[in-house]
Amino acid sequence: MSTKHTHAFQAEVARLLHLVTHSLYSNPDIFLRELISNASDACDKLRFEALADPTLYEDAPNLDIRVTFNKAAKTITITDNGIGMSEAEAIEHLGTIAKSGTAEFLQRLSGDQKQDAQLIGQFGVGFYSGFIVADRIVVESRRAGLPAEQGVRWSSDGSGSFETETITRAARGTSVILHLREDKTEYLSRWRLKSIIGKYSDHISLPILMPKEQWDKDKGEYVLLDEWEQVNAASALWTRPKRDISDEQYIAFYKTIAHDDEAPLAWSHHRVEGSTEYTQLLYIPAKAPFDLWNRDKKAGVKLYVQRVFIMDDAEALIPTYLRWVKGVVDSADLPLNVSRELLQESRDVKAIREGNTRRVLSMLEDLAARDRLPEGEAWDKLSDEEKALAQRDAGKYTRFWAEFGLTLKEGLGEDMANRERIARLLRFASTHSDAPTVSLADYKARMKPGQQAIYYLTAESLTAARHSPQLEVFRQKGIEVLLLGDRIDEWAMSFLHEFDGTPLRSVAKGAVDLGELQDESEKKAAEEAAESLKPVLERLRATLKDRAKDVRVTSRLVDSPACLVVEDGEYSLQLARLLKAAGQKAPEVKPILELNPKHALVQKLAQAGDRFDDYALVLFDQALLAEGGLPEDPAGYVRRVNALLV
Ligand SMILES: Nc1ncnc2c1ncn2[C@@H]1O[C@H](COP(=O)(O)OP(=O)(O)OP(=O)(O)O)[C@@H](O)[C@H]1O
Repeated sequence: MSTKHTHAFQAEVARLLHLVTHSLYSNPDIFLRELISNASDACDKLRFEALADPTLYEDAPNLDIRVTFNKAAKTITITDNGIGMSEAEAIEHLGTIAKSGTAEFLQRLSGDQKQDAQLIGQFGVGFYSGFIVADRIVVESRRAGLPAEQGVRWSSDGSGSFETETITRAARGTSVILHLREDKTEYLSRWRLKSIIGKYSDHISLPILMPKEQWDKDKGEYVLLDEWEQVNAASALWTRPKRDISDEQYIAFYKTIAHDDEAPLAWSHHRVEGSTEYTQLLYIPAKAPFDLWNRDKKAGVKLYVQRVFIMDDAEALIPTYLRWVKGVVDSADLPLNVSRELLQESRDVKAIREGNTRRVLSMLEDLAARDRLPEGEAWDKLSDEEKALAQRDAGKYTRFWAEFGLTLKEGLGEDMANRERIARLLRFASTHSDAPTVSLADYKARMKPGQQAIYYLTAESLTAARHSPQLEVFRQKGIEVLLLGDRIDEWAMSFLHEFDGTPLRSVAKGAVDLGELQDESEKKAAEEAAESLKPVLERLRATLKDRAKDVRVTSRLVDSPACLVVEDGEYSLQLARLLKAAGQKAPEVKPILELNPKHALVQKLAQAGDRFDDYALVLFDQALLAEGGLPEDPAGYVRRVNALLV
């Protein structure tokens, strides 16, 4: 007799199970999708390992998944003849969660059932979803290649612990036996299970079998026969011709591979021909995953070679900035029996990665083009079919941008080859638009006559950007300025020097040169002001020599007395602060103090007498505050302001 061992679940698993069993799930049907998907993965793994060692097939080379149930015992069993698990593997895989970001995910749960149900739907609890319908799960398994005596039985009621014991199991692979909760016995129905499989797992490339059923006159009920019937289409969805696949099927496939309850925004299914040939089915999700910011996670694009799953290595198949893309690529040309490491390096895989990138960008371009519904004549000219398409896709790009826009900005720095295309896809808030809907092309189209640059401003937040004194003269002249308030913006924009032949210029860097937008009299007035303020500037430079690199007059200010800028090509003060806060070595940036010669406070400086230094320091600290920084000596600042107020 073998002995039973009791093991505690990893704390995260215990917490997840608590959530699962307390019916956070809005859609209990998905347990079957998850367990069938695991069974299918297990068969994929066997196929892959068998490439190197065909004896692993033992005497059962035909892989399938069987789903059956027992009304009397109130059980549902999902069996596969895939790779199976050893006892040690069962303990590890069914007792812990390997997913990165689990802890972070758990932290984000709010305790509000509705919200959490949505989140957890995104997280995809895989195997543990069995506990949505079962109050006890027994798993019996034997790893391919191990002797029959080294099987394992794993069981748990989903509370804090699980048990394992060694068993003898002739068949390779895994059976998951669900002991249904009293209120979930509705699933003990062939019709019910079959329809769930049809809905969620039809595209699984392996046959899914269920026992046939027959009416038993004596018993007065249907009984299961010993004969098996295939209940899914069992051809990998992506290998079927497009015209044979309905939208519902595409969406169901997405939901399975993405563990997402929401339909995707768009997908693209193509046979790519050329030097390497492959089939590509890629999806753009509607919602960002909870771990979008984990740049190291596995990507959602899987590589198959002739329908054998090979890898889902993140960066090999899709660049990091597009890490939210889901889908499959199936190549006909790649060698099956080389290592994953070699494959990642192969020219063909690189070509696939580039092809994926181009495809995703063109999907986004399509969505962007259809984001706004055509109006008036343009609308009337459309055929009914085009109208339907326009209505279907209107607003999708705006949704996309809200969810994933920031990651596209990463692409500016990451993907030189596609920088121009990425730039076209960017959307901004601006002084002309509160919503982030302005594209660089929109901006260019409404530039003022004589305007030679696209102006933008990065700041700590959108609000800070919107209220920045640096915008004053632009506002006054009605020149649009793009407003950027995300952490990544300054870094990202440093890669974008021009768009469509027009240079981009930060309004917080360098001297303002409004070029032809400023008339001669303004320029002359500025020069005269600079001349008359010369002695004041000299004194200011001396007083502020430790803080400001230079002091000069500017024409960028209208209402404010002063502002801080840095030189072209330098880190902004904001970026320097960010780096410092992140514990990174931040270069010492000394800003330039710019003065508004027309401002009363600046004019007063000349007669400040003994209080000149106080005025100077207050002016500097205020400019720093307005730009989002903090005075070096806050108490000193307050003292000086108070002294000036009385
Ligand atoms: N039928 C099975 N055969 C072999 N191994 C299995 C089977 N089901 C689960 N496992 C093992 O248990 C692990 C955990 O499964 P689980 O469904 O919780 O997560 P996952 O499959 O890794 O992630 P996800 O389901 O979110 O894709 C799997 O990675 C696999 O190693």
